[in-house]
Amino acid sequence: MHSAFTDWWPAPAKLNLCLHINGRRADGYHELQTLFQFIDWGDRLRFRLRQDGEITLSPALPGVPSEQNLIVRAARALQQHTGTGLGADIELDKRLPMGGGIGGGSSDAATTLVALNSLWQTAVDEDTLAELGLKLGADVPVFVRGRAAMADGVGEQLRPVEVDEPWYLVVAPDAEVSTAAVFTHPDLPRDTPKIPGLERQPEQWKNDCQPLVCGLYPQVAKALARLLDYAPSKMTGTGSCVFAVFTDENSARAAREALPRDWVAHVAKGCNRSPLLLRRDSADSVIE
Ligand SMILES: C[C@](O)(CO)[C@H](O)COP(=O)(O)OP(=O)(O)OC[C@H]1O[C@@H](n2ccc(N)nc2=O)[C@H](O)[C@@H]1O
Ligand SMILES: Nc1ncnc2c1ncn2[C@@H]1O[C@H](COP(=O)(O)OP(=O)(O)OP(=O)(O)O)[C@@H](O)[C@H]1O
Repeated sequence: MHSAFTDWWPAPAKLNLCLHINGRRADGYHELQTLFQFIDWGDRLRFRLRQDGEITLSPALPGVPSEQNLIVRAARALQQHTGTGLGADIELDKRLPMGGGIGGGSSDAATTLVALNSLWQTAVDEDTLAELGLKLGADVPVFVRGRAAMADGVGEQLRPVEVDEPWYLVVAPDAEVSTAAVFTHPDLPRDTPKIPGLERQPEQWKNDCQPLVCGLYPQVAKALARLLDYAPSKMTGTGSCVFAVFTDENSARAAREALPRDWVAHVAKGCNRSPLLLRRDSADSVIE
């Protein structure tokens, strides 16, 4: 006899509202300043308790063996850390384009950590969940914590911030950009000075990877040029997704309508608190 699935847990995308590269360390990693904000567009996951310790995932993602899927790796990391004998069947409703710099895989991993910590009643605190997440990917901790944040250092120092929550039109060009290739490229500028209080100076926000990626991937340059016809626009992370910023939903939707029908484009609201955080806090308040 199986127990029932939980309700769906959200795994929202993120945008890097800016990505400043301040230098390169001896180990090759880059000093950066980047501002993360969530959007209310994402994947969804639900979970069913298993007593036998097995972890299953369905459906599988094309080209990603389950054992390499960040969802399964996150579940195993939590099992290992807590020593629990429990397992789970996990269902994934994948909506986010993969490899576009909006963090779908990292967000799925974070949602898995937070949801299973609740389902298994393992009571791991947020700092420890974020540490477990960091081993799975650089962007997992910000999703675990669920607050818009300015990242410093090589991205590991997070400071929660409150910034405007505008509407975005996010476009996913047909290009997969390798983060490692961008960061090792000789033409990447690496000399932007650190700006104290950068989160309060939106006029300074830029993405240092954008000119390089636009030069290497004409599809990204084309999508960005088109969005700039409608609103201030930028690339997120190391690409390939680009986003335009609107003060109201209607203008964002009108711009979407004006784009070619076959473009992958989505209107979403910026959120300083992620939908995962809201879901977690409502789960915590249920007395079982
Ligand atoms: C820069 C961001 O895109 C901002 O969202 C992310 O932090 C990158 O996240 P990610 O793809 O999960 O990054 P990782 O898997 O840790 O690193 C991928 C590659 O990016 C480069 N990398 C990443 C972060 C950093 N501060 N300096 C780097 O040079 C390294 O070459 C590394 O091999
Ligand atoms: N659950 C998952 N969802 C998406 N990709 C996954 C998942 N698990 C593993 N991966 C692998 O991770 C790669 C990057 O996926 P993801 O969608 O997170 O990229 P991204 O949006 O560019 O992330 P980032 O902004 O962190 O660079 C995929 O190409 C895939 O091989």
